[in-house]
Amino acid sequence: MGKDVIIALDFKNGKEALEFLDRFTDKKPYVKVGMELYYAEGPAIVREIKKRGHQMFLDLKLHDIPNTVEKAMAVLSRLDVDMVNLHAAGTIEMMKAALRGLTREDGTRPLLIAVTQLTSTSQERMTEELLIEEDLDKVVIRYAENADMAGLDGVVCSPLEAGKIHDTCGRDFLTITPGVRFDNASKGDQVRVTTPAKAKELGSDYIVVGRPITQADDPVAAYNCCVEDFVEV
Ligand SMILES: O=C(O)c1cc(=O)[nH]c(=O)n1[C@@H]1O[C@H](COP(=O)(O)O)[C@@H](O)[C@H]1O
Repeated sequence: MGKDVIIALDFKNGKEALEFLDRFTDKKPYVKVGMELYYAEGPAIVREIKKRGHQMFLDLKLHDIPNTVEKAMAVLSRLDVDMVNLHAAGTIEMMKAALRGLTREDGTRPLLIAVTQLTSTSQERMTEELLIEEDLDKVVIRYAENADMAGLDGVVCSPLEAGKIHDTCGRDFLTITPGVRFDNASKGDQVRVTTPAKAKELGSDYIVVGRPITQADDPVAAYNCCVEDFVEV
C-alpha cells in the first residue's frame, strides 16, 4: 500500500469542488469527500469525481447500532469508492456489521477504516467532557486494536500515534492521518498536528490535508509541497 496525500474536498457544493479539481491538470489527486459536500450533493458528486479518475475516500464516519450501520454500508458498497470510515467508538460488533454490509456479492469492497479519537480532541477535552480518564494515546491504540480485531484495514488517527499503532497492530495496518499543517501555520480547530515531513517520519500511510491546500493562494503548489515532503523519497 503506497503512501499518498489525500485532499479533503471540504466545499459547500459540487461546483466549487469540481472547479477546484480542474486546477490539477497533470495528475488526479486522491480526494476525500466528507459530510459537507456529500450532504449538499449526494452520490452524484461521488460518481462525477470517480468518473474523472480520482481515488476517493468517502468520509461519513458512520456511528450507529450495528444493524443500521450494516444496512447503510450496504448502500455505500454500491458506490465505486476506494475507502470509507466509521467511528471505532461504535464497538467491535458495529465494526463487524459494517464489514458485512460493505462487502459486495463478488467479495470486493472499499478499504474500511475506523476513526479513533478525532484529531481535534485533546487529552483534556477527552477526560473532562467524554469522561475517558486514560491517556489519549492508550485510547487511540485500544480503538485501533478493536478495529483490527473486527477485521478492518486501518484507522484514522493523528500522525503522532501512527508509529505506536504500527508497533501494536503491524506495519500493514493502515494509518490515515489528518491533522497536518505546514510549519508555523494556524492549527485552526485541529489539536494533534504535525507537518507532512514529520508525518512521513512517524510512519503515516496516508495524510489527509484540507484547508492548507484548499485555502492556499496556490492550491496546486501547496499540494505539490505535501507530495514532495510526504511521498517522494
Ligand atoms: O475522518 C476524517 O477524515 C477526519 C478524522 C479526524 O480525526 N480529523 C479530521 O480532521 N478528519 C477530516 O480531515 C479533514 C482535515 O481538514 P483540515 O483540518 O482542513 O486539514 C477534514 O475533512 C476532517 O473532517
